[in-house]
Amino acid sequence: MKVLKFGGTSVGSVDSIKTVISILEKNLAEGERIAVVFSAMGGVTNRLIEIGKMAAAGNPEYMEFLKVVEERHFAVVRGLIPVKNQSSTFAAIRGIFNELEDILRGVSWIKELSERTLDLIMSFGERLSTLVITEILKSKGIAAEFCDARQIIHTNATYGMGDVNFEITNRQILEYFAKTSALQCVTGFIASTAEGVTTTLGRGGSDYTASIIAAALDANSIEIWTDVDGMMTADPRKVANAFTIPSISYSEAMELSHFGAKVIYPPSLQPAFAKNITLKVLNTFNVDFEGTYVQKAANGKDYAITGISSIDEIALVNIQGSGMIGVAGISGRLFTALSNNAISVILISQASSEHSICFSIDPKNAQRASEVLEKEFATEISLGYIDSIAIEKSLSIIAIVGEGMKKSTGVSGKLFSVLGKNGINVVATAQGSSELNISVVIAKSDLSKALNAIHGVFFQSETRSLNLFIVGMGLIGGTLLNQIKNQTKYLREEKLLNLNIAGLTNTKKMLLDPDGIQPDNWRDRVMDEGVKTSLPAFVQRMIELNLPNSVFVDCTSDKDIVQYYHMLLDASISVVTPNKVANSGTYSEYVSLQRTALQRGVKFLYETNVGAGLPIINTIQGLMASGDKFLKIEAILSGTLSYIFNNFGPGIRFADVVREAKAKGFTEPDPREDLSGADVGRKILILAREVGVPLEADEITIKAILPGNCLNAPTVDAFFQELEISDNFFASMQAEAEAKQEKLRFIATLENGKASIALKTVDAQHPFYTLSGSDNIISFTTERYKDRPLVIKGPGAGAEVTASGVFADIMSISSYLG
Ligand SMILES: NC(=O)C1=CN([C@@H]2O[C@H](COP(=O)(O)OP(=O)(O)OC[C@H]3O[C@@H](n4cnc5c(N)ncnc54)[C@H](O)[C@@H]3O)[C@@H](O)[C@H]2O)C=CC1
Ligand SMILES: N[C@@H](CC=O)C(=O)O
Ligand code: NA
Repeated sequence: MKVLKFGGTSVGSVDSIKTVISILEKNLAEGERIAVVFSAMGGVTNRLIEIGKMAAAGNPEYMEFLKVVEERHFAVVRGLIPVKNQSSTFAAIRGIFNELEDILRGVSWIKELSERTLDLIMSFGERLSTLVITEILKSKGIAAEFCDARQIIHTNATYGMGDVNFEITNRQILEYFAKTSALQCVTGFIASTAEGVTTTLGRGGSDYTASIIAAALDANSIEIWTDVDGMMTADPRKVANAFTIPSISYSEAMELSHFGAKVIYPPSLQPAFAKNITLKVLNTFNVDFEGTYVQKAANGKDYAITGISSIDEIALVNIQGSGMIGVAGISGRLFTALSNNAISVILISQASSEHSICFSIDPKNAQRASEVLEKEFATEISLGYIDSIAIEKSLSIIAIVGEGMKKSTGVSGKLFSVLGKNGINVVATAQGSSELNISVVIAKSDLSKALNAIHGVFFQSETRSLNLFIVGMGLIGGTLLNQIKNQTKYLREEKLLNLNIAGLTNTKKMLLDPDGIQPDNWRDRVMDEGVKTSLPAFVQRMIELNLPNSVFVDCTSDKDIVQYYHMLLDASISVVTPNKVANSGTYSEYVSLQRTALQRGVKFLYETNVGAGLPIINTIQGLMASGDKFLKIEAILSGTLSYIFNNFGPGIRFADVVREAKAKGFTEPDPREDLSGADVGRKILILAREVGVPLEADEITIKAILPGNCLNAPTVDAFFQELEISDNFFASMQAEAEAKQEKLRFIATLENGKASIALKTVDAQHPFYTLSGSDNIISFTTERYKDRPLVIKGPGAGAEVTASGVFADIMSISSYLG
């Protein structure tokens, strides 16, 4: 025996009922005996309640609403029953509506709508839908019979949520089904008292009907046909990556539903669970999808948890005081007082210090809870044993649920770590000793971010997202976007990572889109849909969006942007940048950025500040962490100058080589930054700080190579003109070096706590002699690399190598976030 139940949307339209009929036909063809339970057509129950209230309020318009309900049923008959058989069904429907109209007329006369009458009015929904579908089945030659559940399911007289008398009900069901072999079409949700007064079964009512019948008849299985693909790992409206849970245990389903998962309401399935009847949740609108199996023990699991659920809005009550320590009976009195006032408690947490107890409740009960407790503990409060009762609102609960937690360690570690890395504060937490559920209370404003971050970390075979907010779409930003575009497929398939470009801006336009700006048409989208750039607004909006795993990527050389780094890191947003301005500002600013990132558990990464993509900063940080001491750094840190001195020579104009360097993407947006030594100055300053020397910019000695006329030119174009004028100056420098068979090298040195930069000539014996292109070379002499220094060499400027260094920093954040 199998019991099928179809929910409101499944019987809500001609098309969906057609599918229902074909599902039933398929089951009948398979030969197993079935019974079927129907809900009212979608929306009808609520409409009937409304109509009842209108009638009670003396509003005659209820009749028009009633006509609409009637017409919906007529339309199904017209759509699905052959014309020659329609009239008897129309007459039966009309008969039922006559009865309902009489009742409503009574309600409008006496202007009163009792719970009892409301149950009677609501019962018409299931009676009508079931009648209509029974007639459709009969018209197709199927031996179907209408079964009014009021004949078989008996409850007490608690209207709105009758308490089932299982002894009588089970007996009646057995007797009823023994008498007939026809397909029974049973009205869901409704029942009656022993005296025949109509009652209803409360929340999940039609599931309950199916469960009661299946349990009484010892059915093998129940199929709950609804309008979603089964139970999901999280609410798909909040977590886009949520997916259907193939198999879930009764207890897990129960826990998830307690925390708001609404697909099924497990308490109503208790009778079936008690008899170990397997339940399947299936989708009428996606018939071939396998849905979710709910059974005593879930089948093998791929993940440590089964699902995530949440309650959007709760209030947290905290009662604390020194007088609670070691005093027995406080919690007994507390929870008795709440229970006597019908205030249901969702989560409880007490620290072992016994100094405080906190629990969460529905916010609509908050005021009452406070009054009840102040009364209960009036004496203790007046004596100062208990402080007054504190209530915090605008909070949410998230519960991670799964039997798998019992066997695997580190589940709570993972949960709290992902919340921490996303800067989400945990206000309270509780874990049942059944190890089935860990619940955390967080700010409501963090709910969506937390759900997505937790889902990403626990269901890792699903693609995770990193949300990138990129400022600067110039040479480096543009190249980075291009690299992201080319790697999208690889990262999705091989790394299960989605780099979602959630924000993009240049000096003109900005665009934020949490759903992502596709890297193949980013420039057009920003220019077409973007609004005028305002960096404060960009940062503000980004913080407001509060997306999980957010990363701010500064691809500008802007000096003012740095002021936002603190704000961002403080909001637990990691920062990646090739922009050297922040790290080469004041030493205290440098330290304070490092500290904020550390405190917030987020990353501030800037490998490309020195030597572009060459692994310089990471190497230093590794050596420092492992306790090495730096004795000396000697380096060529300018790709631009390297390129110039490697390509400048007799017959070549200096200005042309600089132009070439710019065109090849080696120079700073303003090449004077390179030629003046300022760029190298910043780099050696950053290296000094990284190796623990607290230098300020003005402590670095830079021997300028640019004549003043070039340096002071008002624009970059004017600067190039001045360079042409000064051509001889550079040519003679070069000639002098050539004459000695030496090469010009702009070398930065850090030794004994002092940094200097100067243009030197080096002979063929010097390790820096053989450089080509835009090569940088960095030689570290440390206690461990004393006799032969550690040398890193390679192209230290250029769009591709810089963008890929920025990309690598982004990837390292993705691994850190897990
Ligand atoms: N070229 C190279 O080899 C390397 C460059 N870098 C650094 O990369 C950074 C970027 O350099 P490029 O891409 O060459 O510069 P660029 O001038 O080509 O691009 C800068 C971009 O930032 C935008 N921008 C500037 N200020 C902005 C603001 N306040 N708000 C919004 N957008 C703003 C501009 O509109 C432009 O799209 C610089 O800090 C540079 O020092 C670092 C290592 C190597
Ligand atoms: N302009 C710089 C680029 C890297 O920071 C250089 O030339 O090295
Ligand atoms: Na680097």
